Amino acid sequence: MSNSNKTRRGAPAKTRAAGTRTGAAARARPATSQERFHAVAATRIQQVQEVLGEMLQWQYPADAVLSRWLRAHPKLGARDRVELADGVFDVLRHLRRYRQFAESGTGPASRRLAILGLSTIFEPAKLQLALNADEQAWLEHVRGLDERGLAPAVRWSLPDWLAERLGQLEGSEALIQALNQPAPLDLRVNSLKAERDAMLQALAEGPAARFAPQATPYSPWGIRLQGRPPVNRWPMFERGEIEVQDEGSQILTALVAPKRGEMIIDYCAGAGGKTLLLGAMMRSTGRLYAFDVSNARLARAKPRFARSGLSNIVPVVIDADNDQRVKRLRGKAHRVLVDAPCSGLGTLRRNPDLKWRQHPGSLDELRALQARILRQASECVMPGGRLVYATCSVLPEENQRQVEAFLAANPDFELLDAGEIIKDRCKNLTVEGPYLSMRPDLHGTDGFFAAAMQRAPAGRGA
Ligand SMILES: C[S@@+](CC[C@H](N)C(=O)[O-])C[C@H]1O[C@@H](n2cnc3c(N)ncnc32)[C@H](O)[C@@H]1O
Repeated sequence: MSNSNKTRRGAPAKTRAAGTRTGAAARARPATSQERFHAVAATRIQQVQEVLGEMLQWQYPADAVLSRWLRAHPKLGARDRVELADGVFDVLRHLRRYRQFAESGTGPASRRLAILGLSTIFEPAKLQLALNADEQAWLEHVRGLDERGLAPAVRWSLPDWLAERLGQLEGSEALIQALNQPAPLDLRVNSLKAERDAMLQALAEGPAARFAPQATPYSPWGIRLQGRPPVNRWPMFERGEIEVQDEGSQILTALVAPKRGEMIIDYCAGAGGKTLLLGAMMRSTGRLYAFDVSNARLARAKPRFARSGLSNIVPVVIDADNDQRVKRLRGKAHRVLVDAPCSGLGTLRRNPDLKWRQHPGSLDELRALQARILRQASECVMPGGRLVYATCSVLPEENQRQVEAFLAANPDFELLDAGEIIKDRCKNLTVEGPYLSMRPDLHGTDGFFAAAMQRAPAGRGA
């Protein structure tokens, strides 16, 4: 139940009056907990319905819609925000299935979607207080349905094209189920400023203890938290000692394995998540170029760079084609990371809207862009240097197929064994085959792919 009086005060009059007492009687004695919960649940249903109304237009990413909505409602308490976010994201995760369930019943289907989303958060008896008799009967009916009778794409809540592609992957059922779960939050300890064990202890002994901090199983820098901790308000975050980064992302960055004093290019640096780890692995020595075509994304990276204490990062906004600074670095970089723009389907736990916002056409465009960026970035790698291609997708056409096509067209590059490169750093991780492939069902991380390639040393070009 919400603990925000402000929200309750802000609840629509209809909601407040829907309890058992009104007017002078209500002022005479404090509301019972039942009445309070009724008001909170009724308000929350309306809020989820309202936010979904914007999200389901698919014009903007769901997290952007939610942030904007929350900024416009500054009086909501922390717990209200969490309930609202959990409710709308649950609907996005299970949208196709919920839409099928919402076909029955009376009144607006969007209200029934909101009820289904919140039914995973509120206790049934409490949620029921805010439902009319028809809705109660409908929810009871839905709860009794045998989901095994649903078509796989409906049961998995995926669009047909994606159900077909994911369904072809090994262990697809487990993968899809894992992608449909909410994710924990992974932190990376900035080894330039702190040590993981000490940070774990500090978290476990402070207010963060309620988020059950644990060391991540594979990454030596990772800490996993449960729930939705407000990490960006914590002092250790403000001091640059921790950053938010999924363990899978940490591990793929480790594949670059930069050394002190080298010249490294993070070719698609975006908001700098991987740049920060690369810089820390270089102990702030050498030169680390953070390239991106998006000024806005690099601008978001800059405060993170400042907090981190790294002094070796050079952020550069590049042109998508024929960039002069890129040309000047041809054949000069020891290592280049291409964290390519991708469908993001490996991050469905956090971004469930992506399965509804992507489509086969957008995937074709992304594949062409990935191939182009990989070719351009590869030109910066020095003879004997390393190129790492990575995505947060689980689809082979964005991953293995891209690498195979690149290697076929560029015989001066050869594939390295990812497992060999990271076995010392990620001791518990077994990587089978030359590629790194992280999955939520197998590793508890988001879905990531990475391939490490080496350019032939000088004089041995193909
Ligand atoms: C997957 S995101 C990068 C995420 C980032 N590496 C991180 O860890 O936070 C891909 C990035 O590629 C950038 N991008 C798109 N086209 C590009 C191009 N032609 N050259 C370089 N970067 C590009 C996008 O702006 C986006 O920031």
